[in-house]
Parts: sequence; structure tokens; C-alpha cells
Amino acid sequence: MIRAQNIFLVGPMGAGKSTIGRQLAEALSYEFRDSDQEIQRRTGVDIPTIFEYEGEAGFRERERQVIEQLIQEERIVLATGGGAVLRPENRQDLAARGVVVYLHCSPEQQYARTARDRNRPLLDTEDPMQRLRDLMAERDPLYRQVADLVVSTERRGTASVVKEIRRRIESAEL
Ligand SMILES: Nc1ncnc2c1ncn2[C@@H]1O[C@H](COP(=O)(O)OP(=O)(O)O)[C@@H](O)[C@H]1O
Ligand SMILES: O=C(O)C1=C[C@@H](OP(=O)(O)O)[C@@H](O)[C@H](O)C1
Ligand SMILES: [Mg+2]
Repeated sequence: MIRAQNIFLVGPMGAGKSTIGRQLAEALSYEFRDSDQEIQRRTGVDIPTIFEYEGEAGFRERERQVIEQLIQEERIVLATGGGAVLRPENRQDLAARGVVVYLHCSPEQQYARTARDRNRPLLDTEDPMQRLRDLMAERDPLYRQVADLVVSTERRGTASVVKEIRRRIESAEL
């Protein structure tokens, strides 16, 4: 029961974690947190700038610190960044402190949702579609390892996803 006091969203870029997280928090009257937003708030710069100056390693360190602090809160919906599960400490903390929901969709769907957006430095490459496939191959096992629930966001509206998450959390009494 204690674990259900927090809901943590994991999954790849463009799965809808930030969008659905906000709506789910609103529906449950929980606070909404987004690790990327928190990193931007603390540093005063955007994610591409952090990657530019500190590299991915520097970003992962900041992400770890933010997640370590945010998981201490209660009654929050937290949208993590797509690579948060790479760190074993993050996986451990997320699993211990809340219900983890893996928002899943195909690389094609991810691409359709992120192609116009310049805010994801890992997709700033010659072949972003191949990058999305490679990242999915590497991370899908990690998302599944940490998740209590897997929910598809493929070709469906956010309201329907929010409804499914609520129903499944309530019915499973997680
Ligand atoms: N279920 C959905 N259907 C259509 N568009 C979506 C859906 N979920 C998210 N989006 C759109 O896709 C983009 C990426 O969503 P976002 O919430 O930032 O994903 P994430 O945080 O997982 O990277 C946004 O423009 C958002 O409006
Ligand atoms: O997949 C990743 O490694 C990343 C995903 C992004 O968050 P979203 O998953 O919210 O797009 C953001 O944390 C950063 O650009 C790195
Ligand atoms: Mg996001």
C-alpha cells in the first residue's frame, strides 16, 4: 500500500511520460514532478546545453542526484527521463519507493512524436530512427526489470492511457 503513494513513469523518449504524468497527477490530486524539468530548473539551462558542456556522463550524474531527492517525496507522479533506468541505484530506488509504470511504444511512434523537437540531444544524429532502435534494444530489458506495470501508448490518446494506469493500479492494489 505504501508503495502506491508514488507513481514513477519510465520508458523511452516520446512514450509520453511527461505529458501523461502531468495528467495522471492532476487526476489523482498528486504533485507532478519531472526529473528533466527539475534538472533544468536547478541549472538554469536546457538539457542540450548540459550535454554540450558536461557530456552525457555529467547529465546522468545530475539525473541521479535529482531522482535520489525526488523519490523521498510522497504522493507524487514522477516522469523520469528515458535513460534514468541505466543507473542501478535509480532502478533500485524507483522499485522501492513507488509503483513503476513502463510506458511503452514502438521506435516508429517515438520518432513521429519527437522528430520536430530539438530538445533531445541523443536524437541529434544522422539517423535518429536507428538511434531510437538501438536505445530500445539496450533499455527495454531495464524498463521491464523495474516495472510493476507495462502500458502501451501506441496510437492512442493520453486520456485513455491515464484511465488504464488508474484502473490497473487500483485493481491490482499495488
Ligand atoms: N498518447 C499520445 N498521443 C499523441 N501524442 C502524444 C502522446 N503522448 C505524448 N504525445 C506527444 O509526444 C511528444 C512527446 O511527449 P512527452 O510527454 O514529452 O514524452 P516523454 O516525456 O516520454 O519523452 C509531445 O509533443 C506530446 O504532446
Ligand atoms: O532517453 C534519454 O536518455 C533521454 C531522455 C530525455 O527525456 P524524455 O524521455 O522525457 O524525452 C532526457 O532525459 C534526455 O534527453 C535523455
Ligand atoms: Mg519527458
